[in-house]
Amino acid sequence: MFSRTFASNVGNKQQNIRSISTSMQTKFYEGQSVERYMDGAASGRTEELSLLLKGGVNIDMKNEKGWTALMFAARNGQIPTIKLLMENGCDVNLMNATGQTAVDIATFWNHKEAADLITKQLKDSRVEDNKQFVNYFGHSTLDRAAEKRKNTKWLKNTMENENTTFICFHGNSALVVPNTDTSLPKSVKFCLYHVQYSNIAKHLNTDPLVIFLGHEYNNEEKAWFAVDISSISKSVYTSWDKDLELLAAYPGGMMLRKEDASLLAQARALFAWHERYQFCATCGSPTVVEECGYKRRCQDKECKSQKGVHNTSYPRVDPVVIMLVESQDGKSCLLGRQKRFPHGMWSCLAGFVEPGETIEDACRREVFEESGIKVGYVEYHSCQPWPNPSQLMIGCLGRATSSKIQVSSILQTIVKQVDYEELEDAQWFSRETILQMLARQHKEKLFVPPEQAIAHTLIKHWVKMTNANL
Ligand SMILES: NC(=O)c1ccc[n+]([C@@H]2O[C@H](COP(=O)([O-])OP(=O)(O)OC[C@H]3O[C@@H](n4cnc5c(N)ncnc54)[C@H](O)[C@@H]3O)[C@@H](O)[C@H]2O)c1
Ligand SMILES: [Mg+2]
Ligand SMILES: [Mg+2]
Ligand SMILES: [Mg+2]
Ligand SMILES: [Zn+2]
Repeated sequence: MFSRTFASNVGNKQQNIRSISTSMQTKFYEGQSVERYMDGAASGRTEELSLLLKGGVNIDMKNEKGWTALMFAARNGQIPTIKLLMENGCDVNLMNATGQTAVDIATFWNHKEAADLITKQLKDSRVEDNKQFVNYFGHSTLDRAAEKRKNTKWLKNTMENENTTFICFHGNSALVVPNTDTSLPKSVKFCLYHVQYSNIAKHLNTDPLVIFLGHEYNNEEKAWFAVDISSISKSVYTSWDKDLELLAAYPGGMMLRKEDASLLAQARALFAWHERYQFCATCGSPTVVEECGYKRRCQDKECKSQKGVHNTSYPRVDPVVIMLVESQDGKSCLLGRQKRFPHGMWSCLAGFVEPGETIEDACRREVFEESGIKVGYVEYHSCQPWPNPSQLMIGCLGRATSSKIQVSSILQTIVKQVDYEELEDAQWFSRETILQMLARQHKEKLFVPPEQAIAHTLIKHWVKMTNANL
């Protein structure tokens, strides 16, 4: 039903096949030339390969065993050749006749650097190929390197390393400096303050909460940590830099560069978890931090949580569905207003996923609870870590099968008792009205959430999907 959506979201896989048009280039298909191309890759003759690629060779051509040039380069750990092929857009996902990818081959032959390099591209290309939308707070550039979290020696050395960067948190807020880089979008008002541990250690508690965020891909030397500085007063941190200030993770986190925002989302969720889960959920004993911020272990050795793996010991992520619901005729979409929203703002309906519930059913239930509208087909669009404190917003598109809105239909009786309403209103909006709201040109000053919110992404996607001129 939503084939239009898929076409602009996940269905547009680029084929990346280069055609060879001239007769000279056509000759290249002859057996000898295939061999020369493959051999060039295996031997790392980058200049020759570069010329062949400029001549229009099919970069992903396979030999009779299904091997590509990238696979040959991976087989021999030819780093410059691998880089060249990837820069020229080779397909890193291909498999040979026995089902191995270039990463499998590099790993098998112990070429770790080559395997890491291709893996990184693989991740990027999945995003690129699928044209998958990455929302604000989701632009992490770090390898979380979970295996390092238990390696106390590596952690200690790395924390002290001068290439390592710390970001600082004080309760719910991050330490920031005003942005002075005018090349960044206007919405970027602040930058996370970056500091080395040695510069702040003397001001910290004896054992501050430190969280390992990860290191840069293929570079263990460039590691990132977050540290709790709540024991430090304003007069101390402003002595490091007079422009330093505390920025509340939400909504302040919307005023950062996208890379900073993803670091903030990761660190904020973890700090909030540590603050709220100081005691064991199973027996009530105090807990201690392990795995550089990624685990809390109960101090009672007899506690059930010590036996086996228990999710009470690990950080929380709360799944929330958020959906753009399209009317039966496809001409309007359903938005709602919560009381706490700024005047004039309308957004997608959203709600926490409940235990034992599918994403699709959660969308249908929440929309029905909040608006009385029934939803049939649901599909996934994109997601967003939401640091308020640790939701994962699962963005979906849904098609309504009814049209009569009844706000908080199911909750209405309860609502009266507890004086709480999920939504103060829900309405259908035409595409034209949505366009005016997106452009902030609506005559009654109605508008939708800012582009940092996944609600904005979904609304804009619906407008594009319905061929409006955006
Ligand atoms: N990024 C965005 O564009 C965007 C848009 C809308 C909502 N959100 C976020 O989504 C979240 C959920 O949306 P909602 O408030 O409409 O949900 P909802 O409709 O499920 O209603 C919230 C109520 O659900 C209950 N609840 C169930 N599980 C909960 C849990 N794990 N934590 C807290 N409360 C829980 C509480 O009673 C709460 O008051 C909100 O926290 C909001 O910040 C983000
Ligand atoms: Mg709800
Ligand atoms: Mg809701
Ligand atoms: Mg709910
Ligand atoms: Zn316990």
